[in-house]
Amino acid sequence: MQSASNNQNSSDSRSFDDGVIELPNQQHRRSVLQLLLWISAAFGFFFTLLNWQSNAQMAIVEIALATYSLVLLPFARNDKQQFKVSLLFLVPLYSIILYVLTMPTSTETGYVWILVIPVLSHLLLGRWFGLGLSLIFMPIGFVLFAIRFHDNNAIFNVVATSNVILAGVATLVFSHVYEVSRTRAHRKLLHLATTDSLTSLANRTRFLDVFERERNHAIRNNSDLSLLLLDIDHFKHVNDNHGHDVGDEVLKYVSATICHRLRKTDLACRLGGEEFGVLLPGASLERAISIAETIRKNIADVPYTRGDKLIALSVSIGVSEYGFDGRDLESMYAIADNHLYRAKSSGRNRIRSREMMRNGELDLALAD
Ligand SMILES: Nc1nc2c(ncn2[C@@H]2O[C@H](COP(=O)(O)OP(=O)(O)OP(=O)(O)O)[C@@H](O)[C@H]2O)c(=O)[nH]1
Repeated sequence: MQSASNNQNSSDSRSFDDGVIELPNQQHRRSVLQLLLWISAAFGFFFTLLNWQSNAQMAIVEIALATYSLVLLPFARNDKQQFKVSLLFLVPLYSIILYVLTMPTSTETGYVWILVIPVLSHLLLGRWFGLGLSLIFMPIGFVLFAIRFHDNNAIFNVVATSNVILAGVATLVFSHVYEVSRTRAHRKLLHLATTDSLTSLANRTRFLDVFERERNHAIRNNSDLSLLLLDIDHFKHVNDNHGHDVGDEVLKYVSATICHRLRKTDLACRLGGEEFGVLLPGASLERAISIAETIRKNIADVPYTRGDKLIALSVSIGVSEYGFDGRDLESMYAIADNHLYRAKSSGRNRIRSREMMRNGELDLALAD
């Protein structure tokens, strides 16, 4: 027999693959990348015109950068390629900035472009890769600046050099700190928006997102996908007899017990009140029924305990399978809900599915 208290917190530590959480972050960076490519193309063509007469070498570099930015633009629309395209954009851009600094016609104002390196790197590559790329290109920029102007006392003196280095370090530190706090705040916000605050399970919004992703995966790989719909039996009595606070604790306990048996790729969600959904990627109907039976048995076998108080619990479960029972969440939910209703009306503490109806309304609970 499992200990009830052992299970109480396990739902908190469970984490589903964060692909869904990461997506908005990638979308944000993709938008920044697209904007930068447009700006780079526009500025490139503008400076080409400006330098055409006076500095043909510079004009060629600028028109090449502008054209290259336009070539990258279609690839930047793909979220999955965002990191690769960012690197393909930033490395040549920084190399050009450094090359321009070494030109005999360059002035000390060209240095300000080195300050752009940490900002762009962090915006497009995130905190660690952004920091890494900045730490490669910024020191090279400082060295080239020193080589270029070392014999010019008006520019290369202690005050001016300290300003150059301090401004560079400050921009690097602020870009990094900003990106770290932005990423943390973004993750926290997404977590709050996609998690049920009482049970720490996924909420309905996240469930919909993950279902779409798993459905696409099932179609691509011709794999199974099943859905469990669980509802605590006579939960109103728990609230009425023991109070709403105990009711909340029972909800947490049931959540933890549901998660106890699941794999990392399965997703449990609180759909509302005392109703839960469990998405089982890769699970056939047979396997889903077996998982549902384990959950049902665990909850029925181990009453919720609080001090000397014992509260016997049970759940009814409806099961549906992708393909046979529908090809979208709405249909799968409707079928599972129908089975759940039948499980309730035929006595509760049992599982219902298409398979069981075919086998003459076999009832797993009765087989106990
Ligand atoms: N403690 C607590 N109770 C909740 C919460 N959300 C919904 N409930 C209660 O859950 C109960 C659901 O009651 P019913 O829909 O009648 O269902 P039931 O008593 O479980 O009966 P069956 O589902 O028919 O077995 C209601 O009393 C709600 O107030 C919550 O977040 N916390």
